[in-house]
Amino acid sequence: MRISEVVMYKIQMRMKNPFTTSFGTEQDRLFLIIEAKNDDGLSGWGECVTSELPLYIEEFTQSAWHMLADNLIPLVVKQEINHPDELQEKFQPFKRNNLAKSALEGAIWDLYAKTRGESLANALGGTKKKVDVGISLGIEDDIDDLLQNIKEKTEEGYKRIKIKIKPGKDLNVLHEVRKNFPDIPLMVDANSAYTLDHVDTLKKMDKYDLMMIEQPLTAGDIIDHATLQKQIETPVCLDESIHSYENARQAIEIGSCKIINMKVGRVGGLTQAKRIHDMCDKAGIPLWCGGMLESGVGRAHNIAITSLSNFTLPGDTASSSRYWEEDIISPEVVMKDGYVDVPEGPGIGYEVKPGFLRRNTVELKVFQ
Ligand SMILES: O=C(O)CCC(=O)c1ccccc1C(=O)O
Ligand SMILES: [Mg+2]
Repeated sequence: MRISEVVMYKIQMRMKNPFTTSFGTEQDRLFLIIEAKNDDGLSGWGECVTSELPLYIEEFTQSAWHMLADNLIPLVVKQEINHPDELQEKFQPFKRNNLAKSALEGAIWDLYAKTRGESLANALGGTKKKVDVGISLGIEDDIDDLLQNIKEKTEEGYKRIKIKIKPGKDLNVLHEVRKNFPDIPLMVDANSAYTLDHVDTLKKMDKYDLMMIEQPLTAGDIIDHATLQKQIETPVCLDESIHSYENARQAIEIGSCKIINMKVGRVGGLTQAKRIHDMCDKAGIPLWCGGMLESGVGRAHNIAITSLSNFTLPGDTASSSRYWEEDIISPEVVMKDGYVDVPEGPGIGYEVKPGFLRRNTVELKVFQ
């Protein structure tokens, strides 16, 4: 297929509620949507899951805008691309910038699947017809608000609850949560808020029967996580330490984690996500798909990759309505009885709504 044109949209969308982690609070999302068109007038869509500030990862929306506009998009416009895997080689000279790479790669994967008339999930080798869904709940000032959130989301059918923790909002919170919900599948995410000096606190979490503790220590670290995993029973899951196949391989080799949170953006796209998936499958490391407060476009990509067999734990692909009054896609993503159906239509299987896209675009650039 020949890429005739790429359009980059800078989108502003306000979430229904603020979302607080150990690194900050976010309610207004400012992110990029990429549209890649072919000569037949088909469009593929990708989402760049950056935030306005580099608090979770070093990339941010404006850095990704530059990276895409100046370096990545020019490599594909007017080019013949037979398979999205070819982008690995084109992008390889540029270090990291994985969220930016993933956005453009995702648009081309969607376009590729559409040219073949098959679903993105199918094109990726996915086999599941529906995927297990959990929910990630932010830190609340008032514990009663968190308990109320857990009650609602459990009743809605989410298959596991993830709560955000940080020093001072951890054992006390877990105590209350387990007192009220002794049996729910529960996990915590620290977003790198701890060090090995906190090992006593982290050890005390063993008694709360957690599915895992996600990224307790420094972003990028695998050494200290290996030290920690030897001292605690709760499985460690890595998020901010896994940016590549090599990161994942090395983390597994030295015992830094027992589970990996796969984020398509963080590892540089669907091709890399699939490679890491296959390696983890062989190594006996289960995966789940993490969220980045995506709009429907990114969420659709997450659902597609989660259809691969080694995504055995519930992911963060919650309903559109958990985040947005109105989503950018039609139909919206709907979790029912703990599952989201994997769409069977061509590509991502959801339509981007032109009017909504236009109304929420604050800046746009066309590449021909
Ligand atoms: O999209 C979601 O619901 C997951 C939210 C979440 O946990 C998260 C959101 C933004 C940045 C990092 C993380 C994380 O998984 O650490
Ligand atoms: Mg995380």
